[in-house]
Amino acid sequence: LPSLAYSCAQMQENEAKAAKASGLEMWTLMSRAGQAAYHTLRVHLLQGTKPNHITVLAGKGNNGGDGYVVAEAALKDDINVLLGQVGDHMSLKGDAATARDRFLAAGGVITPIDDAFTIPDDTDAIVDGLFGTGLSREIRQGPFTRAIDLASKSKAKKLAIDIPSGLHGDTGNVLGTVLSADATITFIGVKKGQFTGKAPQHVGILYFAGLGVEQAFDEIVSSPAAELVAFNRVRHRFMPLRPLAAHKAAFGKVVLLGGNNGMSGAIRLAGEACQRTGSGLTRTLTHPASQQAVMFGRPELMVTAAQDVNAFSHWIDWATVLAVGPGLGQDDWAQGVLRLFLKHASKPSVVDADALNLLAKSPQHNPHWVLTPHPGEAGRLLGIRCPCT
Ligand SMILES: NC(=O)C1=CN([C@@H]2O[C@H](COP(=O)(O)OP(=O)(O)OC[C@H]3O[C@@H](n4cnc5c(N)ncnc54)[C@H](O)[C@@H]3O)[C@@H](O)[C@H]2O)[C@@H](O)CC1
Ligand SMILES: [K+]
Repeated sequence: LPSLAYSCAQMQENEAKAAKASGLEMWTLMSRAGQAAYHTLRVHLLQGTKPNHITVLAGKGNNGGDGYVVAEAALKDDINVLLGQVGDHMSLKGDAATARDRFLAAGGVITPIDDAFTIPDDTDAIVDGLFGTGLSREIRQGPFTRAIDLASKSKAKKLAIDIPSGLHGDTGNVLGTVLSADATITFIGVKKGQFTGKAPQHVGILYFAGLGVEQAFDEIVSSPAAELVAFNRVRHRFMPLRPLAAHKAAFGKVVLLGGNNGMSGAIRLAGEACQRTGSGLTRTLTHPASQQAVMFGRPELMVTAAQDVNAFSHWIDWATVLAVGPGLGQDDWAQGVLRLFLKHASKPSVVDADALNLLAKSPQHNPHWVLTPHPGEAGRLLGIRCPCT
């Protein structure tokens, strides 16, 4: 996959410019997109086995047009095709209408997606050409949801053209309903929403086809929406090679605050993670009830346990970096820990879990902090209710 990701608006605004700069007609792009989708279907999704029957679901835009190109290619390979069309196929325009006409000329038949529409049990694969980058609002109950419901119930393998229909290409949010794909083939540039939000659940294996204009596209769009970073490319920033004669004191001192009575797990795991990722020295500051659980079987972790949180002051001063919150709770002890932490708030710190919940009650901003909220904590901090809680 390429390393730059784009928004849907960037795709829509610049595809034609990239085609022009590459000396290609827009129809050529659609034709290549459909051929790439057909290739992905045959080679990757069906692993080279020839299907007897495929179902193509077509919407009203160019995503549907790509679907018609797939359908035409399949017909020419003597594969039976059920082409389900949402709405009147006569309303298709431009290249999508050309793709439809070519499919009809090759002997294809268009079946409207109405209340009587079904997907046969023995279809080998479903190709989703309902919505691509043009999805702009919630999908309402009707033929689109019927098509998506039927596809979801089918055991056939599913290939999404460009984006699984219902997934928003910018956010990865589901707009009403979504067709979960086994694989997605995306064109020209990858879209940010193929990696964020609910995308991992619905995109399946993501394939990319640049259609011969990807380079021009990257040059035209100077500020992509996101950069995809593979861990191997950046691991040296986190775990640089260490001098053979180095000493533990050269690699920083982490102090973790949390682990209230009955909540020793998170602080211990956080401590272990610090050790694994290279901290020279790691000390946890916990409630006395958690001391044994944190230390047991993890002798490299240092622990200071105290009911009176003032005992922690010295170690907070000692730290290079702090993390507060794992297993902290919200009782008097937890509030005392947070107050103490706030007195040292200029140290680089990770603020997590219950520290965020306490902070949400009297919010403050600090440029030295990295906040790591889950969606519920983020909702509390932002003063909005997260539907996930
Ligand atoms: N423009 C290009 O250069 C290329 C475009 N291609 C394909 O074209 C797609 C984009 O095509 P379009 O811009 O036509 O967009 P789509 O085919 O994604 O659909 C747009 C249509 O759906 C409607 N719509 C949006 N949300 C809706 C909702 N919730 N309920 C009902 N209708 C809704 C819009 O009003 C519009 O009529 C890409 O994802 C890609 O698959 C490819 O052919 C490659 C080349
Ligand atoms: K799609």
